[in-house]
Amino acid sequence: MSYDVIFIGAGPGGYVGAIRAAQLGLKVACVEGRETLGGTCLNVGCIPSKALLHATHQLHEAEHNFDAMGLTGAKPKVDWKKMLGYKSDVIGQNTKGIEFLFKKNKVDWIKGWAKVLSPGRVQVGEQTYDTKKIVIASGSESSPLNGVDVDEKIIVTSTGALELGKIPKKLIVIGAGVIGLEMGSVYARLGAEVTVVEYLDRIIPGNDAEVAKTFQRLLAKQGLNFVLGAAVQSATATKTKAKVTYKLRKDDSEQTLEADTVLLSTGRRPFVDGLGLQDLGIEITARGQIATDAHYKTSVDGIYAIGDVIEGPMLAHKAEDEGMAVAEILAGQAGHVNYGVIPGVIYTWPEVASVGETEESLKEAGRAYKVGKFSFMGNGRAKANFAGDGFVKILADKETDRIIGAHIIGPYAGDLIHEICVAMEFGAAAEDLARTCHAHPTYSEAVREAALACGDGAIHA
Ligand SMILES: Cc1cc2nc3c(=O)[nH]c(=O)nc-3n(C[C@H](O)[C@H](O)[C@H](O)COP(=O)(O)OP(=O)(O)OC[C@H]3O[C@@H](n4cnc5c(N)ncnc54)[C@H](O)[C@@H]3O)c2cc1C
Ligand SMILES: NC(=O)c1ccc[n+]([C@@H]2O[C@H](COP(=O)([O-])OP(=O)(O)OC[C@H]3O[C@@H](n4cnc5c(N)ncnc54)[C@H](O)[C@@H]3O)[C@@H](O)[C@H]2O)c1
Repeated sequence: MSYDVIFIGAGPGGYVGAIRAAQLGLKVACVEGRETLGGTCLNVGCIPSKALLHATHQLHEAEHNFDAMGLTGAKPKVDWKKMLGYKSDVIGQNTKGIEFLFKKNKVDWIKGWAKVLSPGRVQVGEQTYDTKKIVIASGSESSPLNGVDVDEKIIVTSTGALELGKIPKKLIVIGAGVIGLEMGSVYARLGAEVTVVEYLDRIIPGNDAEVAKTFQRLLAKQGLNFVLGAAVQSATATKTKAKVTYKLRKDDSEQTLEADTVLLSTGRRPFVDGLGLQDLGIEITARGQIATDAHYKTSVDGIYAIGDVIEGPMLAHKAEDEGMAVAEILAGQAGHVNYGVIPGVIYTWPEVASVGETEESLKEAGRAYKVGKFSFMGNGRAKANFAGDGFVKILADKETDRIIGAHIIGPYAGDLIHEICVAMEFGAAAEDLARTCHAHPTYSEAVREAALACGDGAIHA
């Protein structure tokens, strides 16, 4: 069998690239070793974590806000098995959806683990396939941490945390990044005592510092405990319990914590096992990523790479955009990703969303900027919905008023960020956003008010 292009990996990078390449008239196959399509994101990442976040947010609403609205009655009970069943059902619907899309677009799914024999030849099991081009989209895996023995039962990565046998009484989360805070929120809402141990003196590094501070305060109010400036030395498990040892960086003192479950969430690393990249001489960066040029070409002609396995943020939509771009490039078009406008979202409550520059990055670059900020407390819809915590912050160039970054902590921040992304993509000024009529009463009005605050001032502040 011979193809124009074979994608290796059917995550958001590979499956989206395969569909786009087929739409552009290429003969396409996608190799996937898992039993189901969709990669990390659909099987053990974005989708299952959002299902658990959704279910437990509903529980939080019922426990904390229903009574105030006159909705009284027995508190909902958690049927953990059923909640996991709902999560599995959501995964199934999504992965089956990709199977349907492959059939619809005539993408062949080659089941099994691929090895690249040479540019133009891919081996899967006993079978060898010829192809003009190869795109590696093999994704990432949880990074190990020295001294932490993951067994996926008591000491778990995100994969085990999405599938725990029972809700832990005590959970220790190592790393206050995206996975740690999303999964930490899930279990805190389910009643676990959650302690997050973070190496740095702040949470969600890389995000706007003011947002991070507000976020930590709000999570603490929801019951999450934070130990910052703490380097984890080890995590060990007995049959039913785990012990975490860490050193406080300020005085080097050694401390220990005990829990029923420990979540290791200190980052992910590219996954390239079994692909045979070393034999091919494909260049790998110091961080273990496949090195590519601006057109996703590796150091070996005819072999390309996209998604988590190359540099850049490890996000599903970044992988998808690269999938579309590489397909367009292979079809002779000018595929392109604007890395300056890739939003990042944390799906807790409130949500945290960001795009573009931060105040910290602008200060470091010595670029003059304006800040327009608006609190959700001044937004009527947010107040009605118990969602007044948080704010929208828009950063605009001091001279030109062009929007160069935005940071939102608040209700549906992950959806609100996109009008700012579109504005940035079109090179808009804060005034353009401020002069755009926004429906009342919506959360989006807070975005407009922040844009107004970049000029003559917000109305409801
Ligand atoms: C718990 C969790 C939650 C997340 N939530 C979000 C979120 O809300 N939003 C977001 O944007 N991102 C999220 N992410 C990150 C997101 O999942 C990744 O950025 C995204 O999946 C990367 O896509 P990819 O196609 O590069 O790789 P992957 O999704 O990792 O897919 C790679 C696929 O390649 C297959 N593969 C590897 N090697 C071979 C081989 N040799 N042969 C055949 N198949 C192979 C693997 O089995 C895998 O299915 C989350 C991640 C985790 C772990
Ligand atoms: N909503 C989303 O978009 C989403 C959700 C989940 C995962 N993801 C992606 O998955 C990737 C991995 O997520 P993650 O949360 O594992 O990583 P992360 O990089 O987001 O956070 C890791 C955290 O662990 C800390 N850390 C590192 N070593 C430590 C140590 N020894 N002791 C204590 N703390 C330590 C880091 O300082 C950092 O705060 C991210 O790149 C993210 O983009 C995205």
